[in-house]
Amino acid sequence: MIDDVFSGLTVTIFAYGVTSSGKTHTMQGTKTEPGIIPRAVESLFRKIQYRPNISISVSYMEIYKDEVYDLLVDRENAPKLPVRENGSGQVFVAHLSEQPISNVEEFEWMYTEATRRRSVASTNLNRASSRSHAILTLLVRVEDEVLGKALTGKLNLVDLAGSENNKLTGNDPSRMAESSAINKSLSVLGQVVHALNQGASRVPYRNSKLTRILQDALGGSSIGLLICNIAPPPKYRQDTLNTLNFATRTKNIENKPVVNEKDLKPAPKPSMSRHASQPPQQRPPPTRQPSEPPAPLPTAVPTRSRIGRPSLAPRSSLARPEPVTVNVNIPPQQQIQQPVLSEEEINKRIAKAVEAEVAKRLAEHEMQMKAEREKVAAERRSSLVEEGSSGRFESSSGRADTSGTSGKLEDPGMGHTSVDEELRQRLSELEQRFESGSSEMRMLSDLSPGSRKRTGRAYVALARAQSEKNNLQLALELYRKAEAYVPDNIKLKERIIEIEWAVKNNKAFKPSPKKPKRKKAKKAPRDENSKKSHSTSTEAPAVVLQDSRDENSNGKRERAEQPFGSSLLFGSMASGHVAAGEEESMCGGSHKRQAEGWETPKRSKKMRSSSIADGVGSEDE
Ligand SMILES: Nc1ncnc2c1ncn2[C@@H]1O[C@H](COP(=O)(O)OP(=O)(O)OP(=O)(O)O)[C@@H](O)[C@H]1O
Repeated sequence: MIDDVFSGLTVTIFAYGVTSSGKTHTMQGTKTEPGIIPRAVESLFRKIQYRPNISISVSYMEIYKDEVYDLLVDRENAPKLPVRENGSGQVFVAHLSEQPISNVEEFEWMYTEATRRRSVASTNLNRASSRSHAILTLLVRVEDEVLGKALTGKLNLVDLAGSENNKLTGNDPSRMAESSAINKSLSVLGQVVHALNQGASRVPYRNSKLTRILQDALGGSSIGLLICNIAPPPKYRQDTLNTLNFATRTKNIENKPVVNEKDLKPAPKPSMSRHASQPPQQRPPPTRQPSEPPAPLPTAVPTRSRIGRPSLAPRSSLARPEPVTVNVNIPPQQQIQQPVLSEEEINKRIAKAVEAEVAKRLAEHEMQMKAEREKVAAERRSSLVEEGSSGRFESSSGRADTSGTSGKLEDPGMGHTSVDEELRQRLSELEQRFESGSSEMRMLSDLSPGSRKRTGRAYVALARAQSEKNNLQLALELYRKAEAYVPDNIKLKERIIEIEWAVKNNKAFKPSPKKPKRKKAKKAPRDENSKKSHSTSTEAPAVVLQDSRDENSNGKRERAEQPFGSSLLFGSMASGHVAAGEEESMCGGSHKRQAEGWETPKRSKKMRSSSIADGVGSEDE
């Protein structure tokens, strides 16, 4: 326990028992049989030899008739001292003097003087019965210049006054008053122990000065050792039983030791977490001196608690106290040393993490797309070979191509070499587009929702144009690109599946017919011809597309007649808006979008070119 004091902990050892059971003898002892106090002091000074960074000082008080007196000052000048509590809930005796001591002799002289001041009187049971509770405190201050820390350990050595049976003590009225105060304070001590064992919400520490001052040792932040003294004579049988019961109850009290540590340097304040995980460096070696056997203690009931030790099992008095490396009840901000980040730094870190995650997912997506594309291309090649061999498109090489870059069905008579070259070129183009698409996807996360929709719509328009030319592979790639921008569009997903199926099975794909754009009433009133063309639009989409655009004067005809798709296809994504505009010019009525499930009624009223789900499907109307 002496070692614990050097670690900055508070240790309280107190002797409890009936009067004349040997408490003072245990704590103080005699010249020939020194008690715990002189032994502890001797041990402390032995350990601090050649260590100038450690200093020891002493305070000594008594609680007499529930009043606190300083035993280091003359009794005539000794006022009653108030018991107070500081901001962190620590109880202390105000104005209690503290004397530095530099060796054992100095202590002995001072202690002998102070003990003379202690209230002692003769009773029938004890010629020199203590009429007060005496608390000697040895303060050990350890300064570590390297760590910039100062640890203040305390060793409280308490010699309690003994409980008394006034019938046996034969106390006169004066002694009776003392006895009453002693018994009352010991009774409160019993109540405190009982409350702690019951887990009571209120522990009556304040009911006596004794329990108030010993609060730290009773379920507090100190390490406690209770020595229960029992007297052998039969007349003390009941007292012995009471003392043993008290010992049993006290054993269950759990304390939470706290290191008393202060920074020597005002700022910056280093973390205490380091100390929490390792013993202080100044700690003396935990060796017990063979020449100093422990005092023969009557009954030792340790009340020492540790983190992770729910109960206090009795230990041998010879057993060395466990090293204390825990640091509890330290404010959280001191326990964890975390660099303080500014808002900006936090945002940067989050953005970086998100970026990394998006890049990872895009890379995965890219790989998946590439694999799919290669698979489709391989299947396409093999199906072409099969078709060639089955004579579907008879040629000199027996193979045909339906996916020319021009979107034009190749002549079945095209040569084998040129078909291969065409395929390779197509694949290479797709590859390049895919690669550039990957970088686009990396930027995808930076786009606003509106931009994503517009870009997706542009891709859909381009894909549509390619699918109309039966350039399905390319259309498929474009639809897939569109999907990256509007991943939640169900209709688009269906379209991709349809085209994939068509490509895989080498079937022609017929996109659902478009409806011509409905004319705005204000701009150009609808004439009979336009009504007619509108009504026939679903039956002859290709023609109606032209016708419909013809109806839209104001220069839209030129745009409508432009070869749609190819020129925009390889442009930058900025052209997506233009493409979307082209696509919008092809849009039909919103009722059709609704009927096909491409657009919600509400949105169709507001945005003619808006999508079914996210502004993409308008190409399909
Ligand atoms: N272990 C012991 N060996 C020898 N003498 C002892 C021992 N224990 C107690 N005594 C003697 O018994 C007497 C009473 O002891 P002590 O004063 O220590 O009891 P106490 O519990 O402090 O009593 P009180 O509560 O009245 O102060 C003393 O004269 C003391 O020397």
